Amino acid sequence: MTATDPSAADTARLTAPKTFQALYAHFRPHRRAVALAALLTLIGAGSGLLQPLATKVLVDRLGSGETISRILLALTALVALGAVLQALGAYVLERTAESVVLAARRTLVGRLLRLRLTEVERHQPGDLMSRVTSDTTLLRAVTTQALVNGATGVVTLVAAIVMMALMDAVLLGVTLAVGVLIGGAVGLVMPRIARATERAQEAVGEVSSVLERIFGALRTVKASGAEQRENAVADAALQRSWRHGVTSAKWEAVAEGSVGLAMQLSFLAVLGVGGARVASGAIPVSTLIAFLLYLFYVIEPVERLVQAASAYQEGSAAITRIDEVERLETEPLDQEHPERAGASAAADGPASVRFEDVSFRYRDDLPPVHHQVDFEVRSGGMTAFVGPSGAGKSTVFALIERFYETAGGRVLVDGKDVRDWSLPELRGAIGYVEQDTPVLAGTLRENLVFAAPDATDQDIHDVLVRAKLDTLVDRLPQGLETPVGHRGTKLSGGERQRIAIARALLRKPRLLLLDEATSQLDAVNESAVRDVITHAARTTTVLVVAHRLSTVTHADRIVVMDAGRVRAVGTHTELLDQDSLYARLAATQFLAPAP
Ligand SMILES: Nc1ncnc2c1ncn2[C@@H]1O[C@H](COP(=O)(O)OP(=O)(O)OP(=O)(O)O)[C@@H](O)[C@H]1O
Repeated sequence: MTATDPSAADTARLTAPKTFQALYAHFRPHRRAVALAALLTLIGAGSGLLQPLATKVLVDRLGSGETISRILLALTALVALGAVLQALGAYVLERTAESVVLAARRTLVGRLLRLRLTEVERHQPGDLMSRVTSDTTLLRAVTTQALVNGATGVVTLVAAIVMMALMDAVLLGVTLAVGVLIGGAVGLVMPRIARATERAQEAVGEVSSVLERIFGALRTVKASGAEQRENAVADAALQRSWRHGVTSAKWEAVAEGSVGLAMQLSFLAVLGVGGARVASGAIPVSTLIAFLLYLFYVIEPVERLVQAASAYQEGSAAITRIDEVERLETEPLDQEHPERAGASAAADGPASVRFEDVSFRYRDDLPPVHHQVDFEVRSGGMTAFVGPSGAGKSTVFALIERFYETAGGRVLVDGKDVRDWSLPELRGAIGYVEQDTPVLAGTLRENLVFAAPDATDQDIHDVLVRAKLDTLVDRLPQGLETPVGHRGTKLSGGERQRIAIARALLRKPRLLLLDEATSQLDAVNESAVRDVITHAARTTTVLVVAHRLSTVTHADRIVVMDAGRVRAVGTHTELLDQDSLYARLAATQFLAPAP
């Protein structure tokens, strides 16, 4: 598997309008909830404004000796109402923020599960995971709090500017000039926040990749004494994340500090120009005082606007990384090809397979793995694929499952191009045992029924007996309900292999693909599994990739592959006579005299 640095890999930064559109797409479904939250917050704050008024009435009544219990009650109710509304607003906003993150994560998880293998192999799975878990959290602020801050900030600011304009247009001009000057500087700083945040998130992705690599091969890491070195790699990424986080904090501080500076400068400028205008009699001193009060009133909304802009920058960094995942190529859904859905549901019995001049390469920058591969497997019986390592045998299976697209030629199952099958139908007809026979974390039962969730206890029992796993189940403390550990680490290699075979058989496949299915079994178990396969071959088409010819000498036909080409097809006896490579392989495995 190759993996490249995802940050460098494929996508350029989004343009500003695209960033906005992408962020808006996440916000759009929640716009009503955000509006409600903003309204509740505003009413809550507005009720606060009534309190001084109510207090004034209270004091007046006190003075005139009237009873105050009712007004006191009303004042308490007002205070309580204001607090409740503001709390409600905050709750709705936070809840919406969680919903935005939930929706983004759901979409991403759905996409990750449907990614084409080529895309997964071009990225680090750990980094892809961190986009789901970490980057999405940055959407919280920008789609909710920042929007409310931004909207309320703009409204208050506009109102204050209107009031200032009514006071004195010249002083407003002075204020705006200072504001535009400092605002321009803040505008220059903003993209730096986005860049620093993006780099910090990339570094977090690297940490996930390192952890994923370590836990994917923990025994090898420990046996190689590589803990310290891996720790150092993770540590370097962690520090990078810290550094970029600090850089982002620095620019945010500069932006927020600039607001204070702008206010002070505006204050001085207004004081200077205003003082001169008062002296010349252009405006009365009361106008200057009122103007200065508005200037202070404006500080808070401007601060909120700057915070909103910073959150927007952080969100745009996250959206760039999220959008990268959203643009990776996924496998087609049946809804996209309604004509395919159910097209092959009626088919039954063993499937046939045909490769017609198939050419294939894993990536454009890699050499071809298949050159005009051509063979036919009629339905039923057992067909073995043999040949030197790297000949392209496992790739045959990958193309039958349509994990990858061919560059030329056609792969036909039941006479139909795999591209014309619906993917669930195609894969539903196939039982597949991978080369390294993965067992997933969970119980033994969960592993067995993974490919056939509807299997009955009787089905499970039958398949366990056939795969010689019944004694293992009896031995395990909780039987079928025993957890097998991460990647099945609590099982032996042979047990894992037989579980994988049992899982594939439980699917009652029309086509069974076994990649090196017997490589980890001892002689007794190997012959038992051979019996299972022979038994299966009576009702199913069985394709086996084998290194040890002993396991496939009895196959109905053997396809000999070399360097991405089919060299010969025949039975063991025919090939011993007709194919020098096969004869050599048989000789090295003591199955025939040296040619
Ligand atoms: N996912 C992949 N990405 C890129 N190259 C790959 C990938 N999988 C296999 N290859 C390359 O394709 C070639 C054929 O691989 P394949 O696994 O089909 O060989 P094989 O005949 O099954 O070998 P073996 O007997 O060792 O399992 C090899 O050179 C291998 O390096």
